[in-house]
Amino acid sequence: MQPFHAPSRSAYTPSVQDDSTHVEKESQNGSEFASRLAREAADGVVRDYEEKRDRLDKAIEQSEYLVAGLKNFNRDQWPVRYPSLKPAEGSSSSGSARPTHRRTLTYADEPTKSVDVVIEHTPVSRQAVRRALTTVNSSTPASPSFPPVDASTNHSTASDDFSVLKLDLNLGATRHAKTLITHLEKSSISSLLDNRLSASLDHLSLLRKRIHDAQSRVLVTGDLNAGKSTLVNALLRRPEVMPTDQQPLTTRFVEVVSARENGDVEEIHVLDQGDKYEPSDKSTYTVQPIDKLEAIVSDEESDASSPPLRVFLRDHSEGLSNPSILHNGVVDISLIDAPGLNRDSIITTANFARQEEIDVVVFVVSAANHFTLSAKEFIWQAGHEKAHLFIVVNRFDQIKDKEKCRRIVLEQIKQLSPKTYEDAADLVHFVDSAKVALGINDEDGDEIDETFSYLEHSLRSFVLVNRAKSKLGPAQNYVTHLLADVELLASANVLVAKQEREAARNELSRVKPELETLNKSKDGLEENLVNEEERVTGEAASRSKQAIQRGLERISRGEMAAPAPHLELPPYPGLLGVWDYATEVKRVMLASLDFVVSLAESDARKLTTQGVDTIFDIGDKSLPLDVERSNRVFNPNAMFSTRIKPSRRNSGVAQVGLGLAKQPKLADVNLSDILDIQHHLFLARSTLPSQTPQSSDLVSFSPETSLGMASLAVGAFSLVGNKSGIRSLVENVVHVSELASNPSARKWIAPIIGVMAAGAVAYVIYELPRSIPRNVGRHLHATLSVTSGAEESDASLIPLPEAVSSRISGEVRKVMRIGAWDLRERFRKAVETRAEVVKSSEEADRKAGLALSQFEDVDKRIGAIREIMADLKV
Ligand SMILES: Nc1nc2c(ncn2[C@@H]2O[C@H](COP(=O)(O)OP(=O)(O)OP(=O)(O)O)[C@@H](O)[C@H]2O)c(=O)[nH]1
Repeated sequence: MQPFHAPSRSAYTPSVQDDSTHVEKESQNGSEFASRLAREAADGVVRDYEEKRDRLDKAIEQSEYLVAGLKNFNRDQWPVRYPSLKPAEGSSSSGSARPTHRRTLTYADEPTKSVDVVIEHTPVSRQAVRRALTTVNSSTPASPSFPPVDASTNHSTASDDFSVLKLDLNLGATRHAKTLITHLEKSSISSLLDNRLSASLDHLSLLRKRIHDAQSRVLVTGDLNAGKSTLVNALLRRPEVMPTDQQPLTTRFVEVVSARENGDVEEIHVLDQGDKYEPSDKSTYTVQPIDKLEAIVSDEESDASSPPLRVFLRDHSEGLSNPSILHNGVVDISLIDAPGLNRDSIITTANFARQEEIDVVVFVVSAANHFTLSAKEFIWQAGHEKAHLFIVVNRFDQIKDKEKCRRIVLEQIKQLSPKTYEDAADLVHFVDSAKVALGINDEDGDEIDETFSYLEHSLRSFVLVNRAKSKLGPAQNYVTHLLADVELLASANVLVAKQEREAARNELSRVKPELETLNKSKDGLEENLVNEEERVTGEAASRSKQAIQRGLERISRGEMAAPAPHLELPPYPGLLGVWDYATEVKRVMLASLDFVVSLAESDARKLTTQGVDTIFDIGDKSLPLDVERSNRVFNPNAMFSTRIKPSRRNSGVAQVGLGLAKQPKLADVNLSDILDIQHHLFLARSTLPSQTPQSSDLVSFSPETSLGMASLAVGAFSLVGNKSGIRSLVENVVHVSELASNPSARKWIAPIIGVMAAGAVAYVIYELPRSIPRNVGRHLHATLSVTSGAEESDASLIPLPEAVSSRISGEVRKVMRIGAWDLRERFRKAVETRAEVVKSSEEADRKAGLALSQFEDVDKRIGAIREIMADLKV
């Protein structure tokens, strides 16, 4: 078809021949056969329409399920990523005229990360093109060898973009919105998408309503002052209805409807709220007389966002050979006069908002101005839904070079709306509406200008006969674009899901074995740590106990517990200083014992150091390489350094065996430290043969008897020589006492005994420097073998070796436990982190799998919907 040819009555489509006008004409000729044929043909058109409508209805219903499913999935399971495709570098450079299939894919929430993909455009029906993305792998040849895009399938990069699900569908702010979006988070993008999907669902439900709606709504829109109101008047055959002026006038939408819908009463309904209008409910609108229309539409207070007006008009064209388009007798048509587009951006937006309820867009353009920027924007956007527009180039009478004007305007239409251009002969009209509108009431008013008459005929055909195209077409177009968008979303998200699944699985194959190994080695580690703690603590306990015991034994022999630097037994000061001597001996002995304790502590430090090193070794072997090792440095000198004051809780255990020399109770000297009579008697008696069972009772023995005195001396003697010597001496004494009963011996025994006693005393005095340390040591040994020597506390009842060993081993255990605790914590954290990684990776794997099957399902559903719409030649 030529883009433009001289007007002819063949009208918009061949099926127009079957329309009511034709039927009417044939009936008038009285040809019943022709009439029947025409009726059958009309029925065919209706059947065809209904069949297509039902298929489309099903496709819309399925699309609603598809979008709702995607919306829920996006909200509950997987934040759907929003892709953006750009020509890959080098694939569509300025040098190369045609772009290749290679693109750079980025996601709105992560604009800096990109991946090279190949986009496949496969035509699946007359309108629909399947878009599928695959990632470029290393084996993919370089871009220049990619097949160039077939221009006939319109594979420009524009087709890579979203149309109905575009998140930045904000006219005039496109670029700004894009930069804004790049700064949004994944969740924000997903919620923007959620809004878009909700809007799409609303739109789909409106589309469904519309395809079942018997009324066809025609929106007359275009630039300011282009002559929209004049055209509406001309079409209505009512020059006075819509106010016209040289200056911008119409401020709000005016829908002109047949008065038959209002009980044949002409009036205006001023709607309170556009979406709440209910003709039977008078509270939703205010009634105004028709002659108030000019005042209302030109009211400066109102604007395009004000609720629309509904104007009910009676048919004034009865009897005219060209009846008004409103009264065609088949389908109810309403005309909507819109405010000029380029008044402000609100109007453009408002015009778009009305898109979903209108069936046909009549775009009025002033022949003098051609298409302005706002007109281009509108047509471009409207094209997403309405591939065909009805374009009226008005004020053509004022153009001198009409051919040039036609050429320029058609060229612009070719760019803006290719489908309209294809049918330009029927869809693009160059007219003078004013002449028609003004000439209505003239004498020959029913004789409409032929060009305008052709416009009307085409418009009527476009609306009525091509109802499928005007009513179903936008719905089909919308669904087609929606499917393409959902497909692009799904395709891009499949790539994301695959990537995420791969990443999750890689992570799992790395971390899961690590976790298993850690879990397996957990018991072994625990055992090693406990064993090491027990070993070191036990060894420290037994070694310290032995050391103290050895020290005490030495002390009991009158020696120092251990040779200690700067410590030695004092020199004997003489008989008069025995008391001080005993005190000093005791102090030195206790200090040497303190020294032994400190040696035991040092030994425990060494043992602990080895133990801590072993724990570090165990840690090194059992912790994974990436786990940070303990940065604790063990300082053995810090052990035993805090001398905690005894509290009720530790009952002095912490201080056991410390500072023995400073314990007044221990340091005090008493007489028995100097002369241990009881000890010597005990020794003496233990050497005598037992007289009676009680003879060993030290308490009942009285030292005041003479025998007792003798025994004292013998006891003193017994301090020297060996046991057999003592025994013979004692036997001698017994022998002497036996002599006493002999009268001949009695006269010389007394002096002998006197000499012996004096000798014994002299001997005892002589032996004091050696016997005092022994006495002191023996007493200390005896005391510290049953008590720890600590201040009054529970611990004081424990023998010193046990008490010291328990204190030292307690401290060692504490240190070992800290080291083991640190390792256990690191181990636990290592297990925990890995378990978390495993859990989150498994979850990511599950979600990615879910996403993959969801998007696979989306793909299948898209295929099924396309199948329903296949060959739906609307
Ligand atoms: N010569 C000539 N004048 C026209 C034609 N169409 C409209 N006019 C005049 O242009 C002026 C504006 O026409 P309107 O119909 O008010 O234009 P509009 O597009 O409805 O204006 P707004 O609603 O304000 O945007 C009026 O004075 C009309 O008489 C035409 O085809 N030829």
